[in-house]
Amino acid sequence: MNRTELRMALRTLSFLDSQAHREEGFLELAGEPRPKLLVWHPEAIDWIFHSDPGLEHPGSRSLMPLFGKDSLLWVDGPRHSSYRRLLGPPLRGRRLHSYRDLIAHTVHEAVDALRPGQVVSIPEWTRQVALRVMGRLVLGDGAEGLLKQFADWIERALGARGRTLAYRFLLGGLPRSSAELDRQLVDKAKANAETEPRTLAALLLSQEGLLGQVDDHELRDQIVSLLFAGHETTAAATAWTLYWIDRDENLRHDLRTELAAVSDDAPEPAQVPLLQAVIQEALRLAPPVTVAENRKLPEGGEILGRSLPPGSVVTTSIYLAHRRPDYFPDPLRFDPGRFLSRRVPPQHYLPFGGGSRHCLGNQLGQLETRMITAALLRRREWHCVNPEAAVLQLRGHAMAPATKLRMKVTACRN
Ligand code: HEM
Repeated sequence: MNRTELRMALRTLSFLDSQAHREEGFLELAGEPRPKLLVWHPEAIDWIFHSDPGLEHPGSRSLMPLFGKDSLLWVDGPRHSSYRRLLGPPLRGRRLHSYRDLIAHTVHEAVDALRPGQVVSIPEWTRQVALRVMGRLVLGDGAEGLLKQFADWIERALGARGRTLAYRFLLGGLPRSSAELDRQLVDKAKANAETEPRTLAALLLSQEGLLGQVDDHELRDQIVSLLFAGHETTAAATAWTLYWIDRDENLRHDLRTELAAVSDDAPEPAQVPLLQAVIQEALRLAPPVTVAENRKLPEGGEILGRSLPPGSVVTTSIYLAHRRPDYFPDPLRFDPGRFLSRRVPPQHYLPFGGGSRHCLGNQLGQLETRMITAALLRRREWHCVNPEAAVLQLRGHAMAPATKLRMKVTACRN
């Protein structure tokens, strides 16, 4: 690891901020013989997403011990396509609707449990709700104890930046889950394989002619990957959305007016354009995943006039792409108006990545954020007790508000 990579690993956000002014929109993290580039120029991003089917997707060295070598986050080739064909359809459009009652039930339970006077950590609360939703979708009912163990393990690995770095650089890597937790996750998935609506793990077990045999190790890797990718991200997006709504009394009022015209627990984006724009802007300013997966160029290529030899690796910085002042003037200002009456092209705005690895849960994640935010706005009054704690905190490649950011529930609404 060279000096630049080390700075990037140890002081990630301040290092990235120090690069934001570079108009060329890329940075060389490692040179010959295997160049490694961090890119955020829209042309480069466009090239990567269009070339994606021919690129390779090497796994993250730091996250591999957590999610396993067979995780769908980095498996490539026909196996990857099969995973996407199997898991993609239930996570979008009409089939996603079959999960709406389940999500609504979980969200209402969590919101109803918030009592006036109670103070909670916003990111911890949203993580608990999003994990409960993902737990039900992936494993089915009755997995609360397992989800608690899962959350404790992830917290140990990623909850404190200093500890995460110590694991990575001094202790040989992030801590693996215990064999006992792995076994229980797989057993729970099998025990709930026949329940309705069908769990995502049941789909993996059913094979549906796509995957062939999925052994217990591979099943464990997908369960853990889906639980993590599906809850940590959505929780961060929701926490920031709640924070920004708290900052602006007029916005809160306008959102309540918008919601009053809609009876649905799970509003579609077109029914609540302002809420959707607030979520999009929250995802722009604090993308829950700061970098897209690595892309390796098996045959080399040319990016931004630079010729790259075979084996070069490019990583897209979503964080820096979202802060380009030429496309997002005054980029650090929160302004949902940026998304109100225009579509922002994917090479400028990519909270869910793109190309052939585009996030499988992008519709689900946004639906959940809309549902949690709508339920809170309708049923509770709250305010943030320490807005100064709203700083970005890295949890692996994920990014959330600092855990100490708290809200106080002040009243119930009818
Ligand atoms: C606001 C919420 C979310 C954000 C911001 C987000 C962001 C991302 C990003 C940036 C990627 C990498 C894409 C790339 O490399 O081009 C990704 C991949 C992925 N996400 Fe999400 N995600 C969210 C929610 C979810 C949810 C709810 C699920 C649950 C199913 C999920 C499952 C996945 C999976 C399985 C992949 C890997 C796709 C592949 O490699 O083919 N995500 N996500």
